[in-house]
Amino acid sequence: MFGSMDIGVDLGTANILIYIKGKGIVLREPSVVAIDRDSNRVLAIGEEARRMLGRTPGNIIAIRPLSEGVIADYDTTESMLRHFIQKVVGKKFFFFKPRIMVCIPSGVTTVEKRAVLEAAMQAGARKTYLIEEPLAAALGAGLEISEPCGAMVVDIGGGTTDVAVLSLGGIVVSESLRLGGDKFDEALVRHVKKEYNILIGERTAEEIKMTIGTAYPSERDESMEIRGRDLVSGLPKTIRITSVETREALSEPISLIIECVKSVLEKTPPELAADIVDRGIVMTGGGSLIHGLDKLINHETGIPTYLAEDPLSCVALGTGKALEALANLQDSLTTLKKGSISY
Ligand SMILES: Nc1ncnc2c1ncn2[C@@H]1O[C@H](COP(=O)(O)OP(=O)(O)OP(=O)(O)O)[C@@H](O)[C@H]1O
Repeated sequence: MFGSMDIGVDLGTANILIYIKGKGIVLREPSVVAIDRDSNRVLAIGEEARRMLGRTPGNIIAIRPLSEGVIADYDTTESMLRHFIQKVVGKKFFFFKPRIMVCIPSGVTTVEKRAVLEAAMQAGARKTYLIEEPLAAALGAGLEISEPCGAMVVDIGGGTTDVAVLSLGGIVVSESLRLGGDKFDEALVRHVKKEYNILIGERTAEEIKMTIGTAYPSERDESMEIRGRDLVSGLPKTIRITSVETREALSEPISLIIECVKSVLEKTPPELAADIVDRGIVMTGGGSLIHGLDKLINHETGIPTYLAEDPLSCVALGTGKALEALANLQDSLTTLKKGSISY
């Protein structure tokens, strides 16, 4: 139809990405909103609000409306979603209402799903669909999932981890943890506090993780200087932290992810398990970028493990691919209930 527009949204705990059919990923911003507590007014959304995290005066709060994969603050989630959709669609939006495919964190309840659907409709969607995170991640990673052949995806986001085996376009076995890259940061904050009596902020912890962090023994041997507040003197202090320390600090959340992968493999029907041994495990999501995790999963399971080409973009690209599949399957999809997608 003339002027019709298809939009895919990865509504993530850490980041929100928007994909427009024919243009690719057009928006990539942190899922953070800054609010004036006195007037309840939204002051900033996205990157600008992220810079305020941990640095706001008393009356301003910078929040992540989706935390640990659930919608912690519905109104703010809705404002954020509407703001970004309108930002990418611009004025055309008033004339051509888009179809929107939203990927939501897997821990979201039915009530929250409805809330997201309504938020997208409020934002001006003509029709809204929800897609499950492992399915979008697998599509975006380019995995062939429409064949009767098993594929395994491990998607580690900011707040959630999804491990799933897919075949014939659907999820055969899956498990989800309310744990992701953010828990790695928290583990690093705890480690520095316990070992050095120094308090560091979550942005410093994230920097440590990305710069020198590792999940695999003796794979990385680097160090970096970090600053925090000495809990004894109350004064700022600089210390040096090493990769070896990060591995120890991260061992708890990482081992929970490994257990989850093993548990899904145990529940996988044998024929599909054999396919996975041949095709390997594919990792998506920003959390999977932690150094050495692919090697560790390979070591623990004996199955070759790969990082997808652009792990941070897989889910958003997957929503786009799902929209393209919608176009091809228009007739059969008219029978689908609004707000659901199945293959
Ligand atoms: N190079 C890197 N090394 C380690 N971690 C990284 C790297 N880059 C990003 N991350 C982490 O990836 C996480 C964000 O990933 P992503 O954007 O895929 O999450 P999300 O989709 O918003 O979350 P969810 O899937 O839980 O809703 C953050 O915890 C971030 O710190």
